[in-house]
Amino acid sequence: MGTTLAEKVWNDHLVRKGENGAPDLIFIDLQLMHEVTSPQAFEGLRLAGRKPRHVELTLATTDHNTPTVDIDKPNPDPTSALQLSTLAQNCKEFGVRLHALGDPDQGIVHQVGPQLGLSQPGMTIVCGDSHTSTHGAFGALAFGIGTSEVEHVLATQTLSLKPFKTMAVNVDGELPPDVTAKDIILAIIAKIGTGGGQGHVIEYRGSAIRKLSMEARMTICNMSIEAGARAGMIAPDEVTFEYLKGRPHAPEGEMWDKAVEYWKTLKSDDDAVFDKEVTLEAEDLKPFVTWGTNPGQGVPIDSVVPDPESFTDETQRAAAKRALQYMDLKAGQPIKSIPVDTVFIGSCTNGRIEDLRAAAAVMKGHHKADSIHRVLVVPASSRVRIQAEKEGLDRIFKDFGAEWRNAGCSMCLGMNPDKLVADERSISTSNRNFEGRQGKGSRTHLASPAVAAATAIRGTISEPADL
Ligand SMILES: CC(C)[C@H](C(=O)O)[C@@H](O)C(=O)O
Ligand code: SF4
Repeated sequence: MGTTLAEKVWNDHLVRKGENGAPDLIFIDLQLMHEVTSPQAFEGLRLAGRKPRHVELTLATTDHNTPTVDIDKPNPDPTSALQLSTLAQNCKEFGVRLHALGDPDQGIVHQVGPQLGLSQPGMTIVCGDSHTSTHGAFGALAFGIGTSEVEHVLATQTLSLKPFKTMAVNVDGELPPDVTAKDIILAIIAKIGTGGGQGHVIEYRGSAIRKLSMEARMTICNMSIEAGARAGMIAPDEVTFEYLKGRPHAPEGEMWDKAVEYWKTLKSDDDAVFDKEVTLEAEDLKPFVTWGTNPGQGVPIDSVVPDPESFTDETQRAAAKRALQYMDLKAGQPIKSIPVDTVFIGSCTNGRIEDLRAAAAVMKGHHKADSIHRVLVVPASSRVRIQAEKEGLDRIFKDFGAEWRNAGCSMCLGMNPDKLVADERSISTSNRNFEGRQGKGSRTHLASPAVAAATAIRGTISEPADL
């Protein structure tokens, strides 16, 4: 029996195989850090009098608590200011490379790794952040870890873990126009549920996946965690190599050729068996929007808010009832009749240059609807911001009536000043629509950048075809 991609990467990193059901010890090639989940890890190291084992395999950036306006002024929020200064002090003390606010390489950690060429095929990558699965788009085994594990990796560059189960999600065929990576992943989660991938590494396969750009692949792998999976992966191919070539940390010359030779071996064998397998036909997909309070509560944009009674599963029925109440929606209401207040385009799911281009292409020549309170466009990193400005996208956003911000997690979660007020409704290109995620009492509809932009024009949930 052959091995899957995830198993190959795991086996290549085995320091010690666990015997009699004991966990394996695996080597970690790259640890990424941000201000939220690192303080106790550094503190633990300090208390134990230890130093990072491989500081050169560690990189920190600031993203969650960073403001996206007035970044040259003192941070008005004392909690955020403390988080950011603590990271800076810790990085200085332990010699960790940090890209802090104001640095052109600052940005959301899951954008910074790939754009620097640090996230590479076949690597093991960790971060104290659930969306570390993003880096799996490169064929890396990348997953979120807890703070005590962050400390363990800092101290030893290894992790003690039981192997993950494997799951294949096949998406075959041609995507209809205006259907994007975000719609694919929302459709997958709606199909398998928020627990569908639990304990598994999902490998996304099939002709529709192979046709996606690296940025789109990152969007898909990013949300693996919303299906409960430990990680998401896509086998590296020419698209991956093309993205990496010439990036600051990509191998060069002979090393590049050697690396590509190895990377080409990173795919599941034809006779590999996955613990679970699911298939979707790309032709059947539509732009997807969530109506509820978890990322699995999504439907095609041209359908209606489902009736909780239509769920046969008791837990799902109860969850849907509660979600409709929280979201202030009625069963049977057309999705396209829902008016929104705020539009958020950004996050580690959809804040990359291709996402901003997609939003700008829809917005160009239009203005936001009067009923829309605000449209926030937040690049995932400072480099993305610089690139967007080079292409004149910032002008399009400003002419549209949107706010063009600095890089960070922003309105993806309420850890910085970019928040919704209670009962405010957003359409958001981020990845979580939990109760209160974008601020206390906030209501979130997840969608693609194109759908978010079309909604900003019409004021009600819309797709580009409606314009
Ligand atoms: C703050 C951090 C630990 C958290 C995560 O793990 O994902 C955040 O990034 C999120 O998206 O909710
Ligand atoms: S953008 Fe959102 S999902 Fe991504 S790391 Fe930041 S808070 Fe988490």
